[in-house]
Amino acid sequence: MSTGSAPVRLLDDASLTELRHAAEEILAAAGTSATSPALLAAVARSAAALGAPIRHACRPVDTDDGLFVLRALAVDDTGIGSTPGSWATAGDRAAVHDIALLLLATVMGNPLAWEGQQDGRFVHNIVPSSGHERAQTGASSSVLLSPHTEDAFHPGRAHLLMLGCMRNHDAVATTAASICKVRLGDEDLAVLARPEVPILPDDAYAEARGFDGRPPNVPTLWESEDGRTLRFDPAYTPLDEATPEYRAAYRRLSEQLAAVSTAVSLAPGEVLIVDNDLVVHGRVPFRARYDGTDRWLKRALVRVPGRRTRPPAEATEHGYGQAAIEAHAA
Ligand SMILES: O=C(O)CCC(=O)C(=O)O
Ligand SMILES: [Fe+2]
Repeated sequence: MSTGSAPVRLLDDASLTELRHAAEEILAAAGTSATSPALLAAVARSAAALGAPIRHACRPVDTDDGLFVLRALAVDDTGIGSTPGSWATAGDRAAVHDIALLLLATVMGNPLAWEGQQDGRFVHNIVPSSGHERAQTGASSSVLLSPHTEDAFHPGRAHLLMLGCMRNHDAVATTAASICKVRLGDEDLAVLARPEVPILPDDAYAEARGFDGRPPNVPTLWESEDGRTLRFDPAYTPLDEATPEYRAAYRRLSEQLAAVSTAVSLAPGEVLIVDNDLVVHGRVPFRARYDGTDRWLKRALVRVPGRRTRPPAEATEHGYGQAAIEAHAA
C-alpha cells in the first residue's frame, strides 16, 4: 500500500458560500436532516439552482484512480460538538453538513437510502462504536476493514460513495483500490465473470441477514457497456463454495487490489468520492478514543441515472428483501 495522492478538486470561495447558504436555508426550514418529502423536495430544488463551478467540481470521476477528493464546507471543530458514540445517537449533529453532502450528491446523481440502515436516513454517520471494534462495518476500529464494494450484496447498490470528513485527529486512512490499475490474465477475467458464489448482506443489515430466500450467485468482475466493473466483498463471500479455479483467480484479484491500494487520510471538510463500480474501499485499523473526539465521517450513496455498468441478470435478484430508496423521482 502506498500513501495516495488522490486527485483533489477545489471550490472557489463564492461556490463555498453558495453551498453553505443553500444548506443552511434548507436546514432552517426543515429543522432536521432526517428524511422527509419536504426536505428532499427542497434539496432537489436547491441543487438544481447551484452554479456551474459546483457542477463542474461534481463531474464524473475522470482518472484511473476511480476517485477524487472534493474540498467542501469548512468544519468548525467546536461548533459540530462531540463525536457521537454511535450512529444511533448522532441525530441531527452537524446537520448542515448532512444537507451540504445531500446537495452535492444530488448534483452527481440520485441519493440513495436503505430502509434497514440508520433509520432510512440519506446521510449516515460513520463513527467507531463500543462493542463493534472488530466488526466488518463502518462502526469498527481495531481491525482492518477489508476492501469492499459498498452494499455489494444488493443489485440496487450505489454507483458512487461519498465520505465527508467531520473529524479525524489521528489521520486514520480510508483505503481505495481501483480495478483500472489491476492487471489480470484473460483466463482469470473469464473465470471471475462466472456467477459462482453469492455475496451475503453485511452486518449493518440485521433484517436482510435473516432473509430466507436462496442467495443468488453473482460475478465478481465483468465487462459492461461502460467498461470493466467490480463487485467484491471477500468478508461476506462464502468462497469455500467456489471451485478451486475460482478461488485461485479471486486470490490473484485480491493480491492485485492490495498491491495497487492507496491510503486517503481525509481532513475535516474534505469529501472523498469513490466510484463504487471501479474501486473497492476499506479502512486501516485504529484505536478508538471514545471520548467525544473520535474520527467522524458522513456518508452518502448515489445512483447515477443512465449508467450501464450492471449486468441484466442483476434485475432478477431479490436483494435479500432490502429496499433501496431513491431521493428524487426519475
Ligand atoms: O471509515 C472509512 O474510512 C470507510 C468506512 C466504510 O467502508 C464505509 O463507510 O462505507
Ligand atoms: Fe464501505
